[in-house]
Amino acid sequence: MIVTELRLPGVMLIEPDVFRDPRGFFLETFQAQRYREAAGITLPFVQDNHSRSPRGVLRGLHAQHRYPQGKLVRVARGEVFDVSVDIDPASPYFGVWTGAVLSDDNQRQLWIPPGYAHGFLVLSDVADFEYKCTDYYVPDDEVGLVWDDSAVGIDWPLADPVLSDKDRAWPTLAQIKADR
Ligand SMILES: Cc1cn([C@H]2C[C@H](O)[C@@H](COP(=O)(O)OP(=O)(O)O[C@H]3O[C@@H](C)C(=O)[C@@H](O)[C@H]3O)O2)c(=O)[nH]c1=O
Repeated sequence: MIVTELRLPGVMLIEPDVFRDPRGFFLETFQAQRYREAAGITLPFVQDNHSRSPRGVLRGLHAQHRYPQGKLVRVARGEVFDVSVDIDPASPYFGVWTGAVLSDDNQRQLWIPPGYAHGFLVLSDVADFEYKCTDYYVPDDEVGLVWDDSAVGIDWPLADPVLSDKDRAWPTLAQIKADR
């Protein structure tokens, strides 16, 4: 397993060992001891999620404020561009983003520590997106950042993604800073 820290502290790109043979492939998508030692994931997971989306859907950018969730994310089918952003006005990394392409071909995962905003854009016909979370979903606690804030400048590979009404309405970085 290869683990690389991306430019946001604690955001880890994880490339698990994939065992391929004439039947297909096998990999361990989580193993507590190894992921603790290699990727620094010490918090227990309490919720697993699975979403399916067609090409061009962008989900995000989401976080929870009082109950931040660490997320171990992967793509079971298809391909996505996955992004994390620091939305803490008190952080020296406020407004910094990082991203990676995750797919069922490369079998990469991302560990996104609690606190960062997270989202992804579907690059394949369909994407099955699976992730483990270190805290429960608390809808009233949800906060977000609008996907196309020019002050953040995320290099999304698509200009006109399909968004939910909720995701169209998230604040910009400047609004987040003013509201805190
Ligand atoms: C996230 C979530 C949603 N839901 C419900 C609420 C709603 O009716 C429906 C769809 O919710 P959303 O539109 O928020 O789903 P979605 O946009 O897929 O939300 C997810 O986006 C990615 C980027 C993340 O990082 C996740 O943490 C989560 O916020 O599913 C749950 O029951 N539990 C959950 O944990």
